[in-house]
Amino acid sequence: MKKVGFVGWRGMVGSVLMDRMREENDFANIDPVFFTTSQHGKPGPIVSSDPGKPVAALQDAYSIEALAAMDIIISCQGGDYTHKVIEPLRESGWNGYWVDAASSLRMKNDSVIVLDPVNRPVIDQAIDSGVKNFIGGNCTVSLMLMAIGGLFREGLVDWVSAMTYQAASGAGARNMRELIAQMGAIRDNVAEELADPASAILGIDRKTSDLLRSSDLPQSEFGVPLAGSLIPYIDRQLENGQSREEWKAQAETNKILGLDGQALVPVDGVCVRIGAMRCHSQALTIKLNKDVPMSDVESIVASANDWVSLIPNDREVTMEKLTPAAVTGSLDIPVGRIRKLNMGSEYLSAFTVGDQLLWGAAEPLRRMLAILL
Ligand SMILES: NC(=O)C1=CN([C@@H]2O[C@H](COP(=O)(O)OP(=O)(O)OC[C@H]3O[C@@H](n4cnc5c(N)ncnc54)[C@H](OP(=O)(O)O)[C@@H]3O)[C@@H](O)[C@H]2O)C=CC1
Ligand SMILES: N[C@@H](CC(=O)OP(=O)(O)O)C(=O)O
Repeated sequence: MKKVGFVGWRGMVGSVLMDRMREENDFANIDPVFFTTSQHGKPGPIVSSDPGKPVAALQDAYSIEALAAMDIIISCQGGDYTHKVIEPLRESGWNGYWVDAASSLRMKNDSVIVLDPVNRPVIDQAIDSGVKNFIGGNCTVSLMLMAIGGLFREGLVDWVSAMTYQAASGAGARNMRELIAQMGAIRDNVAEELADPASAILGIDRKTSDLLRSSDLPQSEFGVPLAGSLIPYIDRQLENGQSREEWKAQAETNKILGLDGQALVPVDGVCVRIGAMRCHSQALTIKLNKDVPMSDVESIVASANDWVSLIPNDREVTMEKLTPAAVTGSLDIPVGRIRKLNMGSEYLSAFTVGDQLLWGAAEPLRRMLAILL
């Protein structure tokens, strides 16, 4: 059995990966070794109900020697960790597979971004040609491609504009807690008025606005209110006016699709953080290169993979099925609000929602491991 090292397994993305691997009984096919940057020597996690599968104590995630004993390493520990260990590990002569959730190696020439329902041929070709670094994509990009990958596969896309509504989880576990703390503080601030149906709504609004603008609202993680507001900037500022999250859309989409070196498909938009917990949503404007009948568009989108589903452009069904509340915790990728826009018969709208910790982070890594075994 292959020795598979896990780093970052107890973090948020790592925990989702562990849950999925337990659910699919993936640990039965590997010899897992668990690493940590802070808890070495402590007992490893329970990986299955099978008592015959003991897990050794946690190993030091900075020990190049211990890492080099692995056939495959999966890291959900973050970019700083990757930067620290990957070079010394490769320089030590280690020739194993490195599978990573962090963005650090994504755009390197010797790495492939993995999203196998969309780019399995790119992955297979990379394995055949000796590539050893397989990196999960940015959550927004992966979710967009899971949703409309069929249109790309058919070569129908001239360009895409993605306007995003990204959940707090993308910023980390502490940010998710802060979002709930902000919601609670906002509610508590007007509890008395809410209990009195006769109280004036403008009074409630004023007290709420005052709190949002005051330092009493917990905001050490986001720096500003998210609950009752939104943040139209994600990740670092770049000199060209894009945020780094916006920059990733085109760079990663084209790399995932293996279009580097060919005419790039432009992908751009505005990335916005909203008060959802762990589902990213995106409003897409898609410019097709020809007028495709709606029935064909719908069947191309719906048949692209086993997880995408078409939501009819109907108010009731949309409200029920095309929301973060409906999708959270599942692998479903619903796509709805599909219609031709007033701009012309080649312009499509679509709205999609996906769990950014599952298809956006952990699931592509879990599936990459299965491909490598
Ligand atoms: N959040 C996201 O949406 C996405 C994140 N990623 C990538 O994954 C990386 C990890 O992200 P994320 O999972 O959010 O990071 P977390 O902050 O949840 O976990 C990272 C590490 O922190 C350490 N840690 C310290 N205290 C605790 C604690 N109380 N509970 C759990 N872990 C603790 C653990 O390492 P140790 O055991 O060594 O102490 C853990 O592996 C990111 O840096 C990013 O590169 C990729 C896609 C999406
Ligand atoms: N930037 C994403 C989360 C993330 O970790 O992205 P990346 O894996 O590209 O660094 C968000 O904030 O929603």
